[in-house]
Amino acid sequence: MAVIGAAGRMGSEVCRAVEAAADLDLVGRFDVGDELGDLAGAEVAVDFTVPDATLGNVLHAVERGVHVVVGTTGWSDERLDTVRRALDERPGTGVLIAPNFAIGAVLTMKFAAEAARFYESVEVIELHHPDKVDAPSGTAVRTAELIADARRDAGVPAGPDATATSLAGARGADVDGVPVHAVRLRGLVAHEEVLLGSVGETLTLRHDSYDRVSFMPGVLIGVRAVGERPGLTVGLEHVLDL
Ligand SMILES: NC(=O)C1=CN([C@@H]2O[C@H](COP(=O)(O)OP(=O)(O)OC[C@H]3O[C@@H](n4cnc5c(N)ncnc54)[C@H](O)[C@@H]3O)[C@@H](O)[C@H]2O)C=CC1
Ligand SMILES: O=C(O)C1=N[C@H](C(=O)O)C[C@H](O)C1
Repeated sequence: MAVIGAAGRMGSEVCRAVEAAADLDLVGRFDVGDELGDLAGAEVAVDFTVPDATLGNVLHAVERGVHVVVGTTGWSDERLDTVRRALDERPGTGVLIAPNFAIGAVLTMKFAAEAARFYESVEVIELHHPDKVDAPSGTAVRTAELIADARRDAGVPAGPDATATSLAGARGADVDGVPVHAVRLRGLVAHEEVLLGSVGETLTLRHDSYDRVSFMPGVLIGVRAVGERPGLTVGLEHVLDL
């Protein structure tokens, strides 16, 4: 196993988790400025870096037949297609990209998509530490996309909203028709709320990661599974058979 972004908040936690796992060997730690080379001979690389670097790192690994587990956010359809094309040239290689490896966050996305068609209104609030460089979070974007897909499939119209005047940003970002609000606050780690409402009732789904160890069981599940899943998998839910 090799970790790219090994000096970062997530990368260092992944190094600790791999070192504590009896069935995994940490053979390489890479961070900004390091030559990836043959990734120290690793069979699997884990990438927790930055949106601008992750595609290049994934392509570097795939071209060498190294499986990759990616937690870095900022993936567009176009970038995912670039990975698919690279994998076509390396049919035995697997890449798993997941916006969130915390089991509860994966379940929250699933539950939100289940509930979305039953409510008139739905909005997403994500809350993170203030050192996070992207907003809204990859998890919130994915949650909103899954909600929007479910509502489209069920023919649910856009949520009611009489706002006629507002300050820029007051109603959040529009992700596929779902308002997404981002909070940055010292003391937080990674949190998400999905608010669903109809006349006379609301349903709130909330997930809290209080510590980055919360992502490690999911990362290790991904590391152990990725070699058996050639091609591109987007979302840990597929590995968990959800
Ligand atoms: N999927 C998930 O479960 C989670 C995803 N994330 C995402 O993971 C990413 C990293 O988050 P953090 O660890 O908090 O950030 P961080 O800023 O603490 O760590 C990023 C690390 O990547 C390094 N880096 C930057 N460019 C690089 C390059 N070209 N090659 C190698 N290393 C490079 C930096 O020097 C730094 O050490 C973010 O996109 C974040 O949103 C964070 C937590 C959970
Ligand atoms: O940067 C973070 O911290 C996190 N990033 C991911 C995201 O953008 O969804 C996952 C989690 O929310 C923590």
